[in-house]
Amino acid sequence: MLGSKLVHALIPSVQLLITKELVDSINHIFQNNGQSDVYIVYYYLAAQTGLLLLDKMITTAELINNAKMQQQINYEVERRIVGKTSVISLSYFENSKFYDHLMRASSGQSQRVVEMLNGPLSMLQYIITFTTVVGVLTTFHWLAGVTVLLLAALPLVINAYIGKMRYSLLKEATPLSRRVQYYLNLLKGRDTAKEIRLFQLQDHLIQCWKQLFESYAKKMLSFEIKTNAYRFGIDGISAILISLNLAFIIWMGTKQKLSIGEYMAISQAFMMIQGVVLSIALSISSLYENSLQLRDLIDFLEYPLEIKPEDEPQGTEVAFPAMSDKGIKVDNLQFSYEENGPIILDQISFQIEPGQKVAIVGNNGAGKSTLVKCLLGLYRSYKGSITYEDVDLKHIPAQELMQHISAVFQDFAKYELTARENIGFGRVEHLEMDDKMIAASMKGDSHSFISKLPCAYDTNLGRSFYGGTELSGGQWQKIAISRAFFRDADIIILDEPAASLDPMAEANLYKTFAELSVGKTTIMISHRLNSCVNADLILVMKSGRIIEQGTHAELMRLNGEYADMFNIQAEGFQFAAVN
Ligand SMILES: Nc1ncnc2c1ncn2[C@@H]1O[C@H](COP(=O)(O)OP(=O)(O)OP(=O)(O)O)[C@@H](O)[C@H]1O
Repeated sequence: MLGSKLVHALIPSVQLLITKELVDSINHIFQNNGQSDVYIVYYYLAAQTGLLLLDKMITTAELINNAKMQQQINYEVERRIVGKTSVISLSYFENSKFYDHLMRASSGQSQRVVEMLNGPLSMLQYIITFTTVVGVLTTFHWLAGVTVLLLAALPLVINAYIGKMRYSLLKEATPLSRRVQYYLNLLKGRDTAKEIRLFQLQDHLIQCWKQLFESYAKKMLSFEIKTNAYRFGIDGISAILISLNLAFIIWMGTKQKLSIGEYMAISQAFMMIQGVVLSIALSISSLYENSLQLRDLIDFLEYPLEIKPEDEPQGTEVAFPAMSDKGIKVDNLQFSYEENGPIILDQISFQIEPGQKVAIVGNNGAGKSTLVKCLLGLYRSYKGSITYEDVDLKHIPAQELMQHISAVFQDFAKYELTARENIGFGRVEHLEMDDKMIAASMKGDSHSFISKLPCAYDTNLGRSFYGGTELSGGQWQKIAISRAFFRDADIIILDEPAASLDPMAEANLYKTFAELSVGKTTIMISHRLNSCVNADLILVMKSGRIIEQGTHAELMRLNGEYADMFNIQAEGFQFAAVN
């Protein structure tokens, strides 16, 4: 690499010397009416062609090498970014600045790394070319050398300044460009296509996108105008300097102080040097700009995995304990999604004994899902304590905890991959175990429809890719429940598992769930209170607090909020049955 750069660097100055000799020898032949040795002209011509070919060969090899390097770096950069985003605390995803940073860290970084790696070598190449060309020029006339130095200085300074400006602009414009992209995704997305048509949102969204796009484009355009005006200024000054110099050199020629070959070589050198200076200037500005932007990538990769509040106890990591005696204990839990943000959970205390079936009920926004996410250790910046068999959750590493807990979230993931992968992701190391897979799908009530799909468990689900089969909302939910069963964990959490299920499937789910979860601790969030009557413990939540807890019978006797909610739902059924 270094060798090829050095050879590449020397080619222009050798070309100049050859040009001079070639032109002078042609001139000599003309002046002697063809009486001189012609072969020398062919010799120089061949040398010049050879140099040109060598130049192209090196350029081609460098381009291929760069493409290869870029692929490898692209892979490495993306691997590191997704390696980070997939393990980093969920709390980061609540923060829009995190997304801005993620976008800056991801976009075009592999290209930058390649440029940063190539940059110093390319710079060395340009500097050698520049120095040798100036050296050759000075041997023709000192003034030519001085002009070239002047030609170089200005663009270098201006381009470094432009690099800095571009970085500041990109940083400032990232939130805006993300918003522009967001509207585009809404307008192009499959998930939003139905509603956009239903509510006739096209014009409104296009208008919003247009406004943001225009304001973004305006910012970018004003930057381009400014930078191109600077560049135009530099080019103008360079052109004037070159013309003055050429005029001077012509004048020297008339005084017989320069040969025609030297004149040609100097003219060629000016053109050449403009290119070299521009390359040096661009290298400096891109090295500077890239170093600033790569800082974003480095900072991103250095994010700590958890956002730890100062009062969080530091301690050694502990393995997940066997759930035999104390179970799960929550003591005076308080939680906000954002620092100094609204308190979402407050004064939450309860205990779940091993093997108990727990139901969490309450109105929308009461904090049920948030409580479950805290129990899962997905958010750890809470106050108070959560312990598993007296072991503080904050001391149990996330991966260790997840090995023992299975969950179906309200907004469960729909992987547009095969049915096997959708279920097998519950415990990916058992992905190929057909017996386990079928057993889990039977428990989740998905086996009957999966076995009728075109390629059964190997059918691609969803419509994003060719050959995929779309499922109904309830079928997707059954797949998610099967995934949870496939995990075969000690603790199972279901967040509104029956939301998309038909009444038969719902009744079936509760029955199967009760049978299959014997000996396991289960926590189920539900708005359908008839599904909670057999729970060992019902937690009733309101505005982030637990306002009642006990069994169905105890809560009915209490005649409080739970009893009211239950009676209203029961009345609804009776009313419907009578009418
Ligand atoms: N990621 C989040 N960032 C900030 N606030 C959130 C986030 N998720 C939920 N909240 C807020 O926390 C509160 C409780 O939400 P949560 O989803 O826990 O309620 P829920 O009882 O499960 O409601 P539902 O019955 O509607 O599912 C709500 O006010 C909601 O706005």
